[in-house]
Parts: sequence; structure tokens; C-alpha cells
Amino acid sequence: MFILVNLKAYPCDPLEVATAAHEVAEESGVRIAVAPQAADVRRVADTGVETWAQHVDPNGYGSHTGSTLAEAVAEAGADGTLINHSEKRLKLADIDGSVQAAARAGLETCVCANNPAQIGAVAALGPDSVAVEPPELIGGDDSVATADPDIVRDAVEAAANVDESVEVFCGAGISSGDDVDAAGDLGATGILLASGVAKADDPRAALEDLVEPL
Ligand SMILES: O=C(CO)COP(=O)(O)O
Repeated sequence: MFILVNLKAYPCDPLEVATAAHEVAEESGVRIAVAPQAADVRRVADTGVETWAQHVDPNGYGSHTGSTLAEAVAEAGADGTLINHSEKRLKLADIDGSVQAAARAGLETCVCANNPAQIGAVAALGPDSVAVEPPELIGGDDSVATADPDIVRDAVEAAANVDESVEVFCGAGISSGDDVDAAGDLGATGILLASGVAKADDPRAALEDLVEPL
């Protein structure tokens, strides 16, 4: 199981989370990555933790003021990138362009989507993984794996119908090892989470709890 911690724009210390994630990954053998703000990618990557960007734009080098260039985050140390998060929605053509831009830069890709129908659509664009995250459960206390297990099962089926090589992650409200276990039972091979770690008083303890059953 892959644990991908999205720090969003939360006012946490990205280096504290990154250091804890790196240590817990080393101790547990579980793959854990941290996705900080673009401006923090280099500092986070320097801790040794697997580092992801939260977004890349579809454009390559050129006259694109304000864009997040896939090559730039890769050069800063990112190993992968989220695309089309529920809080950073893109048009299908732009998701396609961002997946291609990330692939050109050597970044692993995870395209987020709200529901199984969208999961099928974005799986067709050839990302490495997709993540189903029902927006109404994001940031809440109810885990998607228990509050809406069918959405995870259906997302796994929707992706497999399009391309069996695309991994399916899930996220929203996940904060404990039991939640991670339940998501795995539904067929997810990764977890995308944010507040359970980024807003925790003790991020390291939160991460240890998440990997405990793995
Ligand atoms: O949006 C998410 C991860 O990208 C999920 O957020 P929460 O873990 O805070 O529900």
C-alpha cells in the first residue's frame, strides 16, 4: 500500500512532516510520499522522502507566466505529481496535457477524480494511477472506505475496465490504520490523505498509526 500525504496549503511545517514520513517509511518498509506546496518541493526532497508535486500545468518551456512546469518540479526533486485534484479542477484536455507533460519530465502521475465515471475517463489518459476522492468527504472525519465503500469498489472496476495497469488509490477522511486496511480490502492500492497528517498535533504518530496494519 502506498501512502501519499498531500499537504495542500495547510499551515504545517513541511519539513517536520517530510522528516517523519521518511523515518516512518524506513522503519515500516511502507512506501510513503509527501506532496508539499511547489515552493517547498526542493526542501522536502532534500530530507530524502519521496516527494510529489500537487499539480503541474500542461505547458512545456516557454511563455507561460505563472505556470507550474513539470520539468521544474522534477528538477527540484519531485518524483511524481497529482493532477486534477478536487481543489484544482482541470478540463479533460488539460488533464491529458498535464499527464503528458509529467511523463516527459519523468514524473509518476496520479490523476484525481470525484467518482467512478470520471475515474474511467481519466484512466484512459494513461496515468500511472488514479485516485477517487468524493468531495463531500474530503477534510471530514468519515473515511471514504467506510462511509462510501461502493465508490471505491466501483472506481477499481471502472479503471480496470479501461486499463488494468492503472493503479487505483482512494482518499477523503482517512486518518487511521483501520481506514487504510478497509481501503485495501476494497481493492485500493494506495491512499491519498491530507488533514489526518497535516493537521495532526503529532504527524509522526499519525503516520505510525496509518502504517500499523501494513
Ligand atoms: O483531498 C485529500 C487528499 O488529496 C483528502 O483530504 P483529507 O485526508 O483531509 O480528507
